[in-house]
Order: sequence, then C-alpha cells, then structure tokens
Amino acid sequence: MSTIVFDEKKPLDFVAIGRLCIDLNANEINRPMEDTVTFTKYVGGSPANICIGMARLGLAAGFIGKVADDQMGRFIVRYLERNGIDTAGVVTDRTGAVTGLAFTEIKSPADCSILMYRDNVADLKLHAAEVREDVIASAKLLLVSGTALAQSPSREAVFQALDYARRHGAVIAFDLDYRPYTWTSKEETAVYYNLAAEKCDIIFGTREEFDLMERFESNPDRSDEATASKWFDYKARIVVIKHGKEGSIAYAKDGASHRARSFPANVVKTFGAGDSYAAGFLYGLMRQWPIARSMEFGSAAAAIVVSSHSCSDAMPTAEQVSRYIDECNETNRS
Ligand SMILES: Nc1ncnc2c1ncn2[C@@H]1O[C@H](COP(=O)(O)OP(=O)(O)O)[C@@H](O)[C@H]1O
Ligand SMILES: O=C(O)C[C@@H](O)[C@H](O)C(=O)COP(=O)(O)O
Repeated sequence: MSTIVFDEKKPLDFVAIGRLCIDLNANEINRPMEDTVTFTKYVGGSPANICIGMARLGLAAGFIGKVADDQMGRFIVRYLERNGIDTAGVVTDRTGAVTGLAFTEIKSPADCSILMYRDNVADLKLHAAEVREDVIASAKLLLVSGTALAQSPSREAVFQALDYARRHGAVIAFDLDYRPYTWTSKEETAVYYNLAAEKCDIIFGTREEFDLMERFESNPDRSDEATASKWFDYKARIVVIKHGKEGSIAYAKDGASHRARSFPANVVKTFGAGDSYAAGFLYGLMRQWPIARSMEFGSAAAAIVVSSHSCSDAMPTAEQVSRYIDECNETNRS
C-alpha cells in the first residue's frame, strides 16, 4: 500500500505553488526554431501543468501564484477557472511584471528544447504575505515547484507555504523542476533545493536534478538508492527518480523500491512528460493505490502527453489513462 495518508476532511485535494506561464509550442515540428514561424499558445509552467493534470483526473485542485496584470495573465486565470481550478490563491502583480514565456522547439521527437523568456516575470514576485494560509489549510496535498525557489520574494513565499502546510497537516510533494535560466549558480540551487527537500514527504526529480542537489556530497556512482536514502533521515516517505524513456524508480521509507517502465508512445515532443507523470502518480497515491500502480498510472499519463502537441491541454482524464493502460496490456498479450 501507499504509505501516505491524506486528511480526508479537507475539501481541496491538491494545491500547487509556483509559476503560471505561457507555452508557445511550435506548430512546425521536426525543425529548428530558426525555421519555425507559428506557435500555439497554451497555459504552461510545470506546476500549472501538474495542477491542470490533477483537475483533469477529477480532483479538486487549487493554485497559489502570481500572474501579470495583462492579457496573458487573464488568459491563464480564465483557463484555470474553466478547468474547475480554485484561483482564490492567485494574485495579480501591480508592478508591471510580465508573464513568463516558454517557446518550445521540436527538432525531432527525441530532440526538443525550450527557449524561456523570464526577465521580470510575475510568478517570481509572489510575496510570503500573499500566500493564503486558509487555502493551504484546506488542502490535503501541497505541491512545490523548485523553480519558485530561484529568487526572492517567491523563495520566501515557498518557505511560508511549506510552514503553513506543516502546521495544517498537508502532505507536501516537491518537484525539483530545475530550470537553469532562473538561477544564478548551481551552488545556490543546491542550497535551496536541499533546504526545501528536508521539509517534504514526496520528492520527484530526474537523475540530473538529484546530481545537482548532491554537489556537496559524495555519490560517485550516481546511485539512486544512495540519493533516496538520504531523504529518509529527514521527512521524506517516497523519493521518485525519473529516467526519461528508461522509466522511473521509486524508493519508500519502509525500504521497498519499485521500478516502472515507460509506455509506448507516438512521441511528438518530450516536454510535459514529468508533469503528467507527477499528476498521475500523485492521483494514484491520493486514491491509496500502491506505489507501483501509481507509477504505472503516471507513466501512462506521460505517454499520452508526449504523444500530444501541448502539455497542459493534453493532460488526460482518469478514464483515458486507464483505457491506455488496458490497450497496451491487450497489445502485449496478443
Ligand atoms: N519518450 C518517452 N516515451 C514514453 N514515455 C516517456 C518518454 N519520456 C518520458 N516518459 C515517461 O515520463 C516519465 C518522466 O519523464 P522524464 O523525462 O524522466 O521527466 P522530465 O520530463 O521531468 O524530465 C518517465 O518516467 C516515463 O514514464
Ligand atoms: O515549465 C515550464 O515553464 C514550461 C512547461 O510548461 C513546459 O512545456 C515543460 O517544460 C514541461 O516540463 P516537463 O514536464 O518537466 O518536461
């Protein structure tokens, strides 16, 4: 069984803190940005994608963040509301900050990159005093995105949210979500990632993201087990290390470990994999599924999203994910 117990009395299943941005995904796929001329606009930002994923899966979800006082900011809030996401915790910047943009370049299914425009972005201007304690108190699970730790005042807002979550008994998930352009140095990233991770129950990251956190430690073999075991001395109960198409491995505090393979996909682009995986995995845990089943669900959700053009808009429903798993199992049997 999953070792995580959620407080069923709380009305909000899930709340995320971090960035609400815009993805501009290249329409002309399989070519470099230099030759790309049209894009489709979607709501983006890793924690926004995860939150939208949770709402699509049928959970009561909310968001804590800051948007620009412009057309893009309003587009984001309207999209969240249309998806049934509680925006009581979303505040509007009044300093002239802008919406973060992520232009995605899809050179080939295996070669994708993101060009981020993140100068003076509204999401990093969330103040600790703007984090609504009542929203966190009403939530069973808080998800923190590591990018929100990159700068003040958003950094302090995250620590404020972590403190409210601890006080009110919310389970805390931390997605390392490392985006180099928002940080000034790898040392600074490692310091703040470690400080936040100490306070979290579930930690997700890729092998490369955990390597970054381990700058000051010795893990010469880049052992996933060594990485995970450190966090069990703090608050962590589950540590998930993602390995792209190779799948993922989850370690639990009780000593168990679980591997999940990735599902077959008609890959359009690789981004969005981690966000859909996180949504599917957390959904499974919230339904009290065993870790292995939650990982399978997350992996199938990821296969669906990488086979689509967008991240947020392509987040699947629970029925879609279950059907996908059944179809893949059926194909394997025949
Ligand atoms: N090419 C792919 N085909 C199918 N599933 C994939 C693919 N890439 C990633 N996934 C799935 O998404 C999960 C998370 O992907 P990963 O790339 O490790 O995270 P991130 O997007 O955060 O870098 C993987 O464990 C796997 O299940
Ligand atoms: O996180 C962002 O700001 C951009 C995302 O919306 C984006 O499309 C992406 O990179 C998804 O991240 P992943 O799931 O970690 O691949």
